[in-house]
Amino acid sequence: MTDDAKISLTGMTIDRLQEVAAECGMPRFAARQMADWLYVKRIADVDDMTNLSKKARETLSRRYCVGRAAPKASARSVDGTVKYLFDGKGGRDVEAVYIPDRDRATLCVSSQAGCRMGCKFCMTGRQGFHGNLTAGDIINQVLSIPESESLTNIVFMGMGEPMDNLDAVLDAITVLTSPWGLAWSPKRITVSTIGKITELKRLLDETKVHVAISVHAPSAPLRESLMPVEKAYPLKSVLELLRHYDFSHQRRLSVEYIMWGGLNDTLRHAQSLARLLKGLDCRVNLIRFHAIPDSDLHTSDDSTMTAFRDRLNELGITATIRTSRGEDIAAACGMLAGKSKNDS
Ligand SMILES: C[S@@+](CC[C@H](N)C(=O)[O-])C[C@H]1O[C@@H](n2cnc3c(N)ncnc32)[C@H](O)[C@@H]1O
Ligand code: SF4
Repeated sequence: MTDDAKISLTGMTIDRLQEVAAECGMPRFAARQMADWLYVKRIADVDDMTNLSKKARETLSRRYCVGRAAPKASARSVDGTVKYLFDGKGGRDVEAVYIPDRDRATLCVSSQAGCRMGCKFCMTGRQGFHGNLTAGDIINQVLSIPESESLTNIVFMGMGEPMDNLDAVLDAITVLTSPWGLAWSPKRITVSTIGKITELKRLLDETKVHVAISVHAPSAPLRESLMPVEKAYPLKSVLELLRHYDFSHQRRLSVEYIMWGGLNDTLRHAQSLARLLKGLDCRVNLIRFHAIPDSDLHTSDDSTMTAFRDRLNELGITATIRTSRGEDIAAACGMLAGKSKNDS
């Protein structure tokens, strides 16, 4: 069996590794040993798991492989941001973006090849849905970039809607935060979502990661014209759910708000947004729109964004303008398109 036909061990939780150990006739503690080789020592081949017997390694490698894959291409921005291209699903590649910033080094990971949410302003949405990444595909993005060991934060803000592939995202978070895995604090991880409600509730109940909600418009009709998902998952219901959780201590809630000239950037919009968020412990990130081809939308100018931010702050809502990174290599939020294997 070639490695391509084998099942990848990377991305497996300890429960799954225990099943594999049992299937291969290994003792239960071998699961911990495998996790250590995969996530701490970060080996590339089953044969490198030298504290497993030779026979166990042979049995294991009949059906399983480590499943790590280096990025197939990269592009570096003038601002130090690096975009990495990985094999995705359905013949589409996916991208992960490394963003160094003073004492932080953030990796923005993808959870799907493409996206089926169809937001009008997003390059990933425009390409449609091509497949879900596995937990292994997500963890591979973290482990296989050259800067892996220096990462301080992970944001699920790359391609795809994490709540539309929740099982894989939850497994990836388990691997990232468990003592047998990468042992990261959940405070170093942020998941961004448009807010599919049932899945969002599960994320909130089953993890302690930070959450970012893509709001982008203070009224339902305007949001629906930009994000078709508003019809199925109205922002009002999403915010209602969020009000049941505590974001005043360890866990943070951010509101993402892209600013478009003449569309959602007046002081009246700022007031409506403040009203909508009243009583919710959150901070608002104001994001410049990163232009995509053949779109009439354009970003707000700097003075409008500053005035909008100041009004929100006056109204008691903490707001900041997010610095755009990697725009020159199409690596900024919403610009990720991957590439079809047929593209040149
Ligand atoms: C690409 S999405 C991935 C995570 C999730 N699907 C979501 O929408 O929250 C990450 C963030 O980028 C934003 N975004 C999408 N297209 C953008 C664009 N053209 N310019 C700026 N931000 C954009 C999204 O609204 C979201 O807040
Ligand atoms: S903004 Fe997020 S949910 Fe909307 S199409 Fe892009 S990736 Fe999907």
